[in-house]
Amino acid sequence: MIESHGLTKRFGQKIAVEGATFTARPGAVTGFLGPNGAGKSTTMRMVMGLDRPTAGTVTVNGKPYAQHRRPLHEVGGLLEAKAVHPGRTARQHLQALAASHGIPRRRVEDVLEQTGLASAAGLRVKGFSLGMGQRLGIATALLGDPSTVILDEPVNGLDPEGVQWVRNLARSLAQEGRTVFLSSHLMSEVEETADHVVVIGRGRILADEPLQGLVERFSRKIVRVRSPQADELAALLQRGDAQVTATGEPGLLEVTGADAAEIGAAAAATAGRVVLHELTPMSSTLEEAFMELTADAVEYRTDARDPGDGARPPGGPPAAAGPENASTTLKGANA
Ligand SMILES: Nc1ncnc2c1ncn2[C@@H]1O[C@H](COP(=O)(O)OP(=O)(O)OP(=O)(O)O)[C@@H](O)[C@H]1O
Repeated sequence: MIESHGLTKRFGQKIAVEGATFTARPGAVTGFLGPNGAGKSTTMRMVMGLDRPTAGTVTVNGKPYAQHRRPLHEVGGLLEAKAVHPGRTARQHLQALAASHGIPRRRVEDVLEQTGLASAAGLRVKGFSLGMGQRLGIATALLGDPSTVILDEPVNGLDPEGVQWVRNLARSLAQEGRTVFLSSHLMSEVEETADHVVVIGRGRILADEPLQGLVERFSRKIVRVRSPQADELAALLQRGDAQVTATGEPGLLEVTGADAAEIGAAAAATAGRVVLHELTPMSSTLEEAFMELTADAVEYRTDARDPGDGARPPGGPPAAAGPENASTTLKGANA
């Protein structure tokens, strides 16, 4: 379990993490999402006792990292590429670490097996591919059989098979009851793995909620409807499950909770009283919604943002989730 309260880190004038409060629970994969430079690595380094918070606290399994007597048993982390002696073999590297931390030697064989490195265990690390290096980093993180596992961008540089392997590993570690805290700058990477998502932008927590909640909120379908009888249509639709938002443009509505066919049928059922001039299904993917959620928090933007109108027709230009989306999710970001 990781519990962070008001966690803050300044590097001189630079605020890397500001007032971050979140929890990563046992038995679940918590995805830690944010654009580059958002503060993910700094947060993870503070969890692992590698950076000292400027303010606030973060505990692992109830205590700050430094207060654990056997920290490798409590928390294992894959952070930036570890300093590994290039002339050592993977097995030697793990054995040295095990010996210095009082970890039984058989754990070395266990984690080599678990990470698919058994057949490469006798090879020198300097000949390792990026993917094998990542696997060794993960083997190192798991060596102490920790109840909390922290993986910083674990799929970076992995091929599709490696990506799938990390996903399965993260899920199985969580199923064993461990806390898995996994960072990424891509929603698509955590979408299939995480149960819970913490979103960070410019050092501030923007969302902290179950993945399912985020999916339901952001994957919603919007239908744009234009009618000279917009008020009557809105009243009609709101009698059902639909939510109707006035766009500010006379006669133009945005509807969620009813698809185009249902809206068309509702209009037809008025026997000509409500006439439709436009009925356009719009879509916004979770990835797009995440981009929008963090857009103002991106440190170095490369493109000018399309002002957007809340969604886009399928296959249309880049989208923006509606501002109403952002306002329900942003927790004081950019305030
Ligand atoms: N040691 C440091 N000294 C000064 N600034 C730092 C230091 N470490 C991080 N930063 C700054 O703090 C901010 C957060 O960096 P951090 O590496 O935590 O972000 P991140 O979300 O992990 O991004 P990335 O995915 O690019 O690694 C960035 O602006 C970074 O430049």
